[in-house]
Amino acid sequence: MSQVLVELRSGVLHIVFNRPEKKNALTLAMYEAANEAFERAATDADVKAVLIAGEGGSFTAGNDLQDFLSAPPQGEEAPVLQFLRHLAGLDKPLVVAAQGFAVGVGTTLLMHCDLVYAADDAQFVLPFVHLGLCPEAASSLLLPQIAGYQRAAEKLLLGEPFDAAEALSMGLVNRVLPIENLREFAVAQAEKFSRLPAPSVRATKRLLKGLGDQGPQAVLARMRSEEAVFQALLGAPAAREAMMAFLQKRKPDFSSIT
Ligand SMILES: C/C=C/C(=O)SCCNC(=O)CCNC(=O)[C@H](O)C(C)(C)COP(=O)(O)OP(=O)(O)OC[C@H]1O[C@@H](n2cnc3c(N)ncnc32)[C@H](O)[C@@H]1OP(=O)(O)O
Repeated sequence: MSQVLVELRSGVLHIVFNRPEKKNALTLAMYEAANEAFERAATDADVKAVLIAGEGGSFTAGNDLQDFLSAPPQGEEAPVLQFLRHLAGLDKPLVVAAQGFAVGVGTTLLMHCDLVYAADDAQFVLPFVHLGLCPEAASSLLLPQIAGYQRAAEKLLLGEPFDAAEALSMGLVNRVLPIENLREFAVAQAEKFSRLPAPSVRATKRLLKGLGDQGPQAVLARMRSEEAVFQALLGAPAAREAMMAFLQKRKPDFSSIT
């Protein structure tokens, strides 16, 4: 079974992470599959909106940490970076249904989406500092815009989990639903776009986001600045220790890192 399920239904392209035994942690192959789906979404007139969801109890545990160690993203063509550019550049509505854990890019991707629905059990985490890393997906720009500087700083500097109610109060999600209603509600919201005039929907989103050819320039510029720092930190001792510790199921030891 594919680890990213892609299906066009009633004008909505469903992109569903399907690796529940690993909490839907995203591998290179999964980003590549999602990127193909985004290319279809951008060019296929039958796609009126995109729904992003996860199978099982979690939305996604973020980037696969084994992949970060063995195949760190390098250059603009890296699948994860292409994935982030698709999120920033698509001029059709992006709708999300997030339950359980939404870690790292599982939370930062929400900042690019238009309608974000969360289950009442959702837990959001921006653990970059704990991983020896820094923010990505232009979250260092977008989270202060969404939530205000102090709240963004608390979430990005301390990296502690926050729940659906807090995400709602921060403006990161549109609505919190009981888990059993989440997917059905999000799909119904996404399908509304099939009944609206597509040029008007796209024009409205382009205006809301300030979209150019590839995406909003300030967002793309921030992604590039973050990527340079992120890639340097990913090769440094703190990140390697944090990720090895996670995979070896032990606490990290940063005592020798100055
Ligand atoms: C550009 C993008 C950047 C980013 O996204 S940075 C963020 C990267 N992600 C993380 O740091 C999250 C790491 N995962 C966790 O912290 C925990 O997991 C959770 C809090 C999400 C869930 O905890 P629990 O419910 O105790 O589950 P479990 O036993 O830790 O995970 C179940 C299986 O899934 C694997 N797994 C979970 N997340 C990842 C990951 N991100 N990369 C690789 N594997 C992951 C585990 O190792 C384990 O596997 P096994 O059953 O074989 O022991």
